[in-house]
Amino acid sequence: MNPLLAKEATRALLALEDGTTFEGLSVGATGETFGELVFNTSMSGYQEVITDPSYAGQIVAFTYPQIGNYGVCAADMQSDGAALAGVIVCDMCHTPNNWRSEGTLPDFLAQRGIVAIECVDTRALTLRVREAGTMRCAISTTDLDPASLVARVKAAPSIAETNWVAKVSTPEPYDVDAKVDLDRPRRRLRVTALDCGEKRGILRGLIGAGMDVHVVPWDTPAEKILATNPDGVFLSNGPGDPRELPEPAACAEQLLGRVPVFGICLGHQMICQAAGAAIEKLPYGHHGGNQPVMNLLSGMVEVTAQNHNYGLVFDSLGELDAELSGGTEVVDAWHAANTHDLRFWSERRIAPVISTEKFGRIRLTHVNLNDGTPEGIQFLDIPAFSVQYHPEASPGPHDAVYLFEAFRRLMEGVPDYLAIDVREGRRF
Ligand SMILES: NC(=O)CC[C@H](N)C(=O)O
Repeated sequence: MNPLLAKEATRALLALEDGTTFEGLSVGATGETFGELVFNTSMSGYQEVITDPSYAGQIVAFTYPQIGNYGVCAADMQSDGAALAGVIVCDMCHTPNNWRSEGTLPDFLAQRGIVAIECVDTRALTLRVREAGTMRCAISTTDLDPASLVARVKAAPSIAETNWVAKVSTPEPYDVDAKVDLDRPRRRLRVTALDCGEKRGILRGLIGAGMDVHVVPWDTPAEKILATNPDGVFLSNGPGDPRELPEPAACAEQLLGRVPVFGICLGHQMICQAAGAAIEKLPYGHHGGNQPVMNLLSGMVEVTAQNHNYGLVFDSLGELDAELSGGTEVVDAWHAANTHDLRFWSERRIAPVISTEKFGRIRLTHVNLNDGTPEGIQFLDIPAFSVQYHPEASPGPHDAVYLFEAFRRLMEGVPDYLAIDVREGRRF
């Protein structure tokens, strides 16, 4: 038996869809919870992860072995509460020590009704998910019978069956004013943001780049958004299966070409679908603050924060345009090689382009170097671009924060708006 389980605490059981179970101790609310299991590799920033609305419907296992050691504080919230379904950790710290700490993570979880389990071998758990892929799971403090809990996990609904975006979006529009930098006075731009579960870090990124943001609910029609007369529209991150969200995708389709558009994560997936692209479910997604992304325009690598289970199938937009993609040799290499192999990207510098009927030419601008999946696109004939990862970090490195400045430049009509050196971007 795990010696840690000798501690005086409520027992909990974690059960996976594939029949694996882990015994542990309760470190949040008692009761039980069902959700989609994902693992997050961030070494710090657990509170930002736990309060990120994009995790609604998911149970997050932290791979970093000790969680909770610097406590929780109001300033780190990414939303009002915690929308995720549950938390799994190896070792939960009950006695945090940090000058910013205002409370402990177990109390925070218990107060918000989040069921959580500790003493789990999160390394074994993560290896399981990497082999078997994302799956449903449950944490229970009431049903400690492995066979029974596994059977109930198997009968639980999949994440795609619920509209999680509708649960986390703002019910009413609201405004956030631009942050004015007295050392760098410049025109304030007006952005309308479609809130599919927007993180506060993103709002901070937008207002920090001098934008007044008018936030509207996820199902606001495009015409209503355009009636707010914005300089640009932002499409936010959000939870759930993007293929089950026709409303925001239709909204994106109507906005593209009529106003400058920028999208992050779910917003990016909406823009891709609006352009006619297929979205696929990744084996176990990308969740963490240490994902390498190559900027195909500059050749620089950004270390980024990511949180997604789905991604763009770039080829599904159409045939590569040989002339714009660097010649037939490059296109042949693209078809012959495995673009999921890091070597493909390190051996050549290309940013392939596909011509689409609806919105003209679309260029692939960013790719994840862990698995070669496409993570950023730029429309060459209309003012729009989007990324699958998180320039706002929250938590994570700030390499990609230049993308908020790029959005500003797009709205200002700068032709090479995306051509910002990552190092220069750090100054914003
Ligand atoms: N952070 C996000 O916006 C996530 C988008 C989507 N729910 C996914 O998992 O891919």
